[in-house]
Amino acid sequence: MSDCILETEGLTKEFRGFVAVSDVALRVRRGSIHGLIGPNGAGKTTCFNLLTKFLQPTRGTIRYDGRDITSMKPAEVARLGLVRSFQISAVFPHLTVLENVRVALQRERGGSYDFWRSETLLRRYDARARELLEDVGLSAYAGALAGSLPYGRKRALEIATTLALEPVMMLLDEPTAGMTHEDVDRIVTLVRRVAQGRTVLMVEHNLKVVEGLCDRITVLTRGKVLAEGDYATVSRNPEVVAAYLGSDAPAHA
Ligand SMILES: Nc1ncnc2c1ncn2[C@@H]1O[C@H](COP(=O)(O)OP(=O)(O)OP(=O)(O)O)[C@@H](O)[C@H]1O
Repeated sequence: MSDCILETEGLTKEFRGFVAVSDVALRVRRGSIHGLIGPNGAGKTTCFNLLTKFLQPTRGTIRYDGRDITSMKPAEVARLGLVRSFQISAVFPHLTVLENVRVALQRERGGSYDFWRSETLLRRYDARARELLEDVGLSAYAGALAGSLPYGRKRALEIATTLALEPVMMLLDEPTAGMTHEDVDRIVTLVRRVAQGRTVLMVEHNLKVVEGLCDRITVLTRGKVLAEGDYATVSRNPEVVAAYLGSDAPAHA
């Protein structure tokens, strides 16, 4: 088994001649929490969408767990355990928190969406759903309508519905975006917990979060990899400092 669970070679995405991601060679170590950072417009989201197969690359390859997944569909890579959080924007607001996780579990097991017809069947998923809610600190909210949850708790619910898919590797897109300090701390603890026994790749703007969570960081700027290493190394890199200072992103620093 290779040390690397996800690797890209020459990954490139052009939009009508504009190169948003350029020749990126990414190596994500198995079992690590890997951060993808960079100033506004650096290509993080595009890169993320390429890795999760929401975008098809113009050139280059993506290998996951020894397989070439470059031309696979998002659902196929999800079945291989490479799961993007928040891809199930199906946090159904009018269902309870528990019901949301049950639906995700049912989906994972290939069930139909006729969940309202089969209350008995769904009860089987209850135990596992409650475990997942416990994992993300939402047990007390099990009976609440998902739509009524505060924002930070909704993100925790999204992580629970992602965990229902039994990911080997989780891809998180700005898990702390738009959160209060208190919610940020809670999500950091949660990501650390759910990362145990898994690999996590996250795009994150909040550098404090990156510093606290990530074992390894790739810095993108203008679509290219500018630096790679642990936080101490990349944050001292003069080119990285210049890229951040040169951007309109002091809020990210
Ligand atoms: N569908 C698209 N069509 C054309 N240009 C695009 C498209 N998507 C992204 N871009 C361009 O590619 C570049 C990289 O964008 P991307 O959203 O990946 O950056 P980012 O690092 O995620 O930025 P931010 O931190 O602001 O979210 C930007 O210049 C953006 O305008």
